[in-house]
Amino acid sequence: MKHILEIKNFSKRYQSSAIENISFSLEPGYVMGLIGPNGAGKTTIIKAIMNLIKKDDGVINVFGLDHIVHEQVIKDQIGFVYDENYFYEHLTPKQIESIISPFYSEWNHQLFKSYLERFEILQNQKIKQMSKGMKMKFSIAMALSHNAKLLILDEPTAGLDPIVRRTILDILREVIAGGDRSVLFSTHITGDLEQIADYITFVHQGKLIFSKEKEELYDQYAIVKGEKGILDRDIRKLFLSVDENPYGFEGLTAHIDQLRPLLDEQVIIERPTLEQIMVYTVRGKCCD
Ligand SMILES: Nc1ncnc2c1ncn2[C@@H]1O[C@H](COP(=O)(O)OP(=O)(O)OP(=O)(O)O)[C@@H](O)[C@H]1O
Repeated sequence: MKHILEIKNFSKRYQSSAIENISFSLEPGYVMGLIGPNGAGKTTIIKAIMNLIKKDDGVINVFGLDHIVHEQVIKDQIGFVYDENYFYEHLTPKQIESIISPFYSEWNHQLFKSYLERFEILQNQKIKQMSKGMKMKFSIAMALSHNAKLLILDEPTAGLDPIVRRTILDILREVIAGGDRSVLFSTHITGDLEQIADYITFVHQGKLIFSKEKEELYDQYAIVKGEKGILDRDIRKLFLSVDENPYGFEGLTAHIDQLRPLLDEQVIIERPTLEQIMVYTVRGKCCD
């Protein structure tokens, strides 16, 4: 199996918006970050993979199998973490384990217990008595305890403190270290992805902007800072968007090789962060 996940020309149309023609794939042993501003379509893509909503077009294969025809086999090997707690609030981890574990062919009680211990979650504490971070860690423990080959996490670190976030990222690193498992990780917190993602898929207004290796993005894009005087019309065209202030400008370009010879030596060229790539690209699209 080459791809753990393969999405080809996926489309979902709602009454007043649409997610159109999304294609990307994920190989074993990697973390894919799914980024985009609010309403971009990230959750819709994840729900479609999980067959929680009906797609209008396209092909979605998980472990090389159609996600609807082979839904049961596939879900047995997916660990799914949704951005909101979807377990019964009045139950305890122990009770939830006894209800959910029979649905998985490879449920590992010892592993589940060891995650709870590592996350400092009590087996007999009701979910409703847990903090947001504890609920998220509990969801992750559930997702990791049945030998899932694909972990799908929708905003797993949103609203969590840096210590909990770091624990979650460390665990995800352990998950992929074996080389046969992969993670699809949707988030606004692009700093987390700087740390662990190998690939980035960027959606905006229901469209795919790119799906690329993270390192390739750092080669392709650059942040340029300098004095406003050098920004003539031709130079502006080579930026995705530019931020100007009384002292100068900062812009994102995907054409640094063309720009370099045109620019004064006064400019500073820096490697962009994922957040800068996202923000400047979205701004550029809004103001075309
Ligand atoms: N059930 C629905 N009915 C109608 N429109 C919907 C429905 N679910 C999502 N949408 C629309 O689809 C678009 C994409 O929404 P989606 O929740 O997938 O975005 P998102 O990238 O996950 O956003 P966020 O980061 O805010 O969670 C939005 O315009 C949203 O309003």
